[in-house]
Amino acid sequence: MNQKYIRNFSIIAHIDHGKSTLADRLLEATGALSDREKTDQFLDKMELERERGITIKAQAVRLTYRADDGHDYIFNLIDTPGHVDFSYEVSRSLAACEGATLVVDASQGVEAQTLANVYLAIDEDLEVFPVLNKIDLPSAEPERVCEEIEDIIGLDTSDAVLASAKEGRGIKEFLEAVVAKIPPPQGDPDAPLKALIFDSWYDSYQGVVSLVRVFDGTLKKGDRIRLMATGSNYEVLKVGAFSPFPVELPQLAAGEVGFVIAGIKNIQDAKVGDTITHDLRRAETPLEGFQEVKPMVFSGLYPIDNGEYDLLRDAMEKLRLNDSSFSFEPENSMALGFGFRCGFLGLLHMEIIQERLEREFGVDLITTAPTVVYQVTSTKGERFAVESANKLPDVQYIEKIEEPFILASIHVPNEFVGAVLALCEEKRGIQREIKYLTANRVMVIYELPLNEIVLDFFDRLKSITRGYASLDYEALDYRESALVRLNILINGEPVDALSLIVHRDKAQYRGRELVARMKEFIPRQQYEVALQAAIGNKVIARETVKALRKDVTAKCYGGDISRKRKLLEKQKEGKKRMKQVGSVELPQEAFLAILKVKEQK
Ligand SMILES: Nc1nc2c(ncn2[C@@H]2O[C@H](COP(=O)(O)OP(=O)(O)OP(=O)(O)O)[C@@H](O)[C@H]2O)c(=O)[nH]1
Repeated sequence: MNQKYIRNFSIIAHIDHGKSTLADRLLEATGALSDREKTDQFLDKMELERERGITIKAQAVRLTYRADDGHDYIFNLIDTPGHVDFSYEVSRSLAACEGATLVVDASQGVEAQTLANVYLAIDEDLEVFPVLNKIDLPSAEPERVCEEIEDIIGLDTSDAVLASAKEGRGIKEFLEAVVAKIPPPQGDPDAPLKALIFDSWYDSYQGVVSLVRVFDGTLKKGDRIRLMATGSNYEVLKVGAFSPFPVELPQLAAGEVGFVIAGIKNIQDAKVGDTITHDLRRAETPLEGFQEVKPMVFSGLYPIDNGEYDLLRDAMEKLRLNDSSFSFEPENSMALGFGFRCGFLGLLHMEIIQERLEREFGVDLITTAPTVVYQVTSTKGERFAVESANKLPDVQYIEKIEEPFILASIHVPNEFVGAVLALCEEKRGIQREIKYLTANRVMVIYELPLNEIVLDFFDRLKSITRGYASLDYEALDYRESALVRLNILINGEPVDALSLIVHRDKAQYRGRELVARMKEFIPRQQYEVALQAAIGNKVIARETVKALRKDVTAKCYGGDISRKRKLLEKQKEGKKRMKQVGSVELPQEAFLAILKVKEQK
């Protein structure tokens, strides 16, 4: 394949601006999909993805397009996930491309979430060109939106493509713009092999399937390959491309994008960002940008019904096959029984896994408040990691506790800078830099404790900037902090699954607010329930859930049988996310109440 006729690109768009519709049109226009297959949005497979509007797995589709110049071009359209938790995966997918198109809804304009990915693309030196979609809408304002794109991002919009994915307008112009604006790949097909893995998943028939972009060299069936980060060796069983259904190809040469199957059993061995080379003729250095992804956020997942423990474990094993950034190990809690301590990339990743466990595998769960990994040094001088508040030793055995810090880059329009600074300060941030990028665009850089980010930083940032801020972060280091364990007691008994690690200066306030919040979530019981927050043995806050005055349900029983059944069914529904802890039934909300605690003003 002559590289001159290859274009590797990705579509960057805010949720709902029409990326999937547009991608479908491209598939149609290039004859990749038959009428029967058109019915479903092909690029957006998982039901969950559609509902949440998030593309979780990057995918690559190969299209053939006969351009106006009479040549047949191969387009590799690479799909990227769109959330800060997955920014490493996004950066690797973008690294596989020479260009990207930024799709903006002409009736909405540039939106925050899009920006993080556009900046990633610009950082990867991609050629980015704008497409205004939904120009069929009466409320479309292409001129205003073009101005916005120029002001905020600094992209030239003089020949932006105007499209309506819905009506199929502008598709031809889009395809021609890809040919004209996105540079062809370069690379030497005879040099030692360097192929970038930008996505991997587990297929029960084929084992691990990896999507790769070949930068140098040529990859063929039967080749003995070496994964440079792990040092493992495999024989290539198949190479091919999705167009959009899988097609086997004789080879993938420099500049091409496709899949590799090499009998890899474990996706840990085909990490995103790793470089594939030949075992005998090795590349000297791997491609840049590989990172070991580590879970940043941990939380306990417990089945509501203890009988579902095995079901939950099996479900988690299945999910882990396909998601190397999700980890779990058994844990048990006095309050919740047997469950698992799970590690996630971030809060969104956590929510996605929870939802999949409940929806696809039918396990009802209780989730405990998310926490980060602390490094604790004991008075005996041992240093160890703690990712759960109830594993924190008692104060007298602790020499020091260190917590992870991140470097956060927040892009925000001018008018919100004050509010963002105030938020970062409140979250114990240390200001690094404020950069004025364009007339209306500012980048605020802060060092922040990750522990403050996992609680509610992102939601707060969105609400104070009306959704206009974008957040991107990377891990920095560990720093000593004055951290304490906040225990929650119910009727005098500490409930391990509710304890938290918080900063000493915030402990008082958080304790008070937390029990006040929990009180709202705990239904009244037959007797009084005391909720207390304590640091060590010192109680710092107390609330009481009053007893029910009389048994209001009693009179319903014994009556008409269908009414009784209905009532029982209702109860069952209501109970779904409740867990008996000692003598009290706690709803899921009580375990996550900390996420709802308002900040001290
Ligand atoms: N009027 C109009 N509606 C459009 C157009 N393109 C897409 N839509 C509609 O906009 C909505 C979102 O489109 P999608 O293609 O699902 O958007 P997306 O960006 O892929 O969204 P996610 O998959 O959720 O990230 C759908 O209801 C589409 O029918 C267009 O050109 N004009």
